[in-house]
Amino acid sequence: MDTHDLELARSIQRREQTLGNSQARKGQRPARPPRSQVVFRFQLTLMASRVRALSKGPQNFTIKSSFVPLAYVPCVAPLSALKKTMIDDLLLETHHRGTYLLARAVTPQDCMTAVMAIVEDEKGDVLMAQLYHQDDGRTEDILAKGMVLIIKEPYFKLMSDGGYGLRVDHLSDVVFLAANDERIPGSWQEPPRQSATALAWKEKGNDHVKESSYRSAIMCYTRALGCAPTPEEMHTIRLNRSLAFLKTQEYDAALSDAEFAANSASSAKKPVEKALFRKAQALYSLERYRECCEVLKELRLEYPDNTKAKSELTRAISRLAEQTYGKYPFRQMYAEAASLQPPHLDRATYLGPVAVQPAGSRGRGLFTTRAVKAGDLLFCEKAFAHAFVDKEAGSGCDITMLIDPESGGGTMGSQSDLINMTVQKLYRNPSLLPLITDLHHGAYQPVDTAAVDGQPVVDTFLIRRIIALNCFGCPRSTLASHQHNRSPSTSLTTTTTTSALEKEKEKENVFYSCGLWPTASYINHSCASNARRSFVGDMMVARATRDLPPGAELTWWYQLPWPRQPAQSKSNKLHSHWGFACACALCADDQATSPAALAKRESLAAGLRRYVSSLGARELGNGDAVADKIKGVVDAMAATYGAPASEVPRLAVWMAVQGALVKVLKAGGPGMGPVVVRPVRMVELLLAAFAALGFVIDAGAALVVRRWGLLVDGVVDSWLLLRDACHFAAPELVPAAEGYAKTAYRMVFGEDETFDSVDSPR
Ligand SMILES: C[S@@+](CC[C@H](N)C(=O)[O-])C[C@H]1O[C@@H](n2cnc3c(N)ncnc32)[C@H](O)[C@@H]1O
Repeated sequence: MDTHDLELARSIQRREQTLGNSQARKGQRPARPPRSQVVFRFQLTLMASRVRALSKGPQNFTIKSSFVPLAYVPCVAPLSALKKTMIDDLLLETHHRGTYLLARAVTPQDCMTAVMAIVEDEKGDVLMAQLYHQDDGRTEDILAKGMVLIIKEPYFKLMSDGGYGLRVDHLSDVVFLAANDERIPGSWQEPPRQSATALAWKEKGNDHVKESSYRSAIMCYTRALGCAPTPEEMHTIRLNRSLAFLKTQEYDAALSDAEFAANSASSAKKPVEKALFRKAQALYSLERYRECCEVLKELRLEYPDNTKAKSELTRAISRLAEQTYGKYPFRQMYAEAASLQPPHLDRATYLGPVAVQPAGSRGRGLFTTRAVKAGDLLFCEKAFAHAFVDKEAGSGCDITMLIDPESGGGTMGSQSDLINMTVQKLYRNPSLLPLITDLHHGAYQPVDTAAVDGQPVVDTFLIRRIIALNCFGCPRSTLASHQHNRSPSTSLTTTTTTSALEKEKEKENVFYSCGLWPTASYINHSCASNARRSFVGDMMVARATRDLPPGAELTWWYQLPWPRQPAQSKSNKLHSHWGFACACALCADDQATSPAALAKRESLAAGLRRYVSSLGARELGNGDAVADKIKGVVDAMAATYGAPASEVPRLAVWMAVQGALVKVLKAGGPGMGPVVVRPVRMVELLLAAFAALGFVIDAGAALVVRRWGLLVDGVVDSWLLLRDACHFAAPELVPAAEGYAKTAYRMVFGEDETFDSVDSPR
């Protein structure tokens, strides 16, 4: 812990104490400081945060921390059913159900983990309002000075700095009012517009578009539509509003406006060109590529000179092909992932032979719909949301920390950003809600209202829970992270086999990047997994790691199966975080194995490690003795298992043999020329290592994998080593070994286009 950490920890502790007292004050009506003092203090804080932002160099970062309140549900009552309340009536630590507060911002906004401003009510009383999960990446302010808003069922609470304020966690609990909205009291109204006609509002909307103030533009266009426009005006207003909706990424609404404009074009005597183009853009963004292609084809037919439509059609056809056939240009995707910031690829999701089905006590699971072969593509999914932190750039970025006193934990970094992104995307595109809200959310009880007052209801606490249980940590690309992890002076083989499993751990550090992939979220955990995931940017590639029949449940690792952790242990993350005890063959076998057998296994492995470390030049000169020793340990360790390795993979044996082979190879020199262990013995040991993982391999006149075993990273290198040993020991087996190396590579990295660039261990 450095000084920075200590300061942070102390500040968290102080705030925790403040909040700890909050429940004792529930229901109190606090004495509020005078308005001038509240406003002045806020302005000082605002100035301080602006100075901080200006002085921030590339080498430092800001930790934005915030306490998550106890989960509460969003308001599901229509505004018409709520009664107006005033700041003076608010009670501490209370959700004022059945009421709303009309307020106006009297300061500019400050953006930390929330968008904050001081707001007043009609009596002039003031309070701080904190709006969480708003999109602060917009070009325009969310809560600019003078803006009027309605806060539904206001939650008045003690803030961690000891002050009081209104906290809004659900986007649908706040309604921003357009200027001249009739709900704005007369004293707050702007001077009446000279001509509050549809045309005037439309023009004001157009002005906002020119300034890239799309949210304001949408408000104006919506006002225009309420001013009895002519059919022609209506067409234009909705066409223009569809553009603004595209810019704010509200694609459902953009599509609806563009469709209206397209359908009304002929009666409004207007060309349909722009409407069709915007409709296609909305469909593309909603990943509805087939419909997008249809619209663009229609557009091309009527307007053959529209070159933009031509290029957009080419792009949409490429997405449709990816979506339909699951063929991807992986090399190109690596280049895109390396250069794009964030690495969000313009690629489509392919869902292969998989379907969600009931999985007994595991809830739902993902199952194969037909037989698949080891290495086959199951799906290649684009993230619904992806929060990327550039691990290499490392500094200069802000880190959000959400502390959850309820669970004693919290979320840090990109996972907090992922919550915001997901909430935002769903709020803007309610057609996507079921895709996410159907995901596993443990015991959390969501509201069953999907929309109120024409706005979607997105329960932030539900999304938080869904992300906690379903998000995946990810590198910029699995291949790049693998290459980054290995030392440039050594071959792929020597580094990855040393600690293949440990290296994998580093790749999915949720502190950095993470994402939500809805289909992948249905895959349950098993230590004896039969599928693997890899990443290229925000695309997740899932492949089968063994031959599977139709109707097989797909499983992969939520946590690495090594080192073994007792399935029933409360400290096992599967238990503490996901709420289950793994009942796979490995876990069942662990439980069935006596402590004496486990101790024997460990002492044999430790003995082998000591032996290999102590090898000197003289011993290395007698490769057969070394091979005999390794083989002897394998056999002795095997005797501690009750079930065959094809039923219960023997990870301890695999780790021991791989570790020993790597050390011996290193001792033998960089290549296999001065090989310590004769190739024929090498083949024997590698086959024993494969067998420990549960592989069933025929190695006689031909090399045939009858059954694939547990697919850990090091398997790729073992196949490459086997291939190279076969060069000397059994050249006729080389092509088959190379083929299996390539299949294993495809499982680990998601593709085999780059297989040829792998360093040979020879
Ligand atoms: C990411 S979700 C997986 C899909 C989930 N089964 C569903 O019905 O949506 C994770 C949750 O699935 C369940 N789960 C996953 N693997 C399991 C296993 N091996 N045994 C029991 N439950 C499991 C746990 O409830 C876990 O919190």
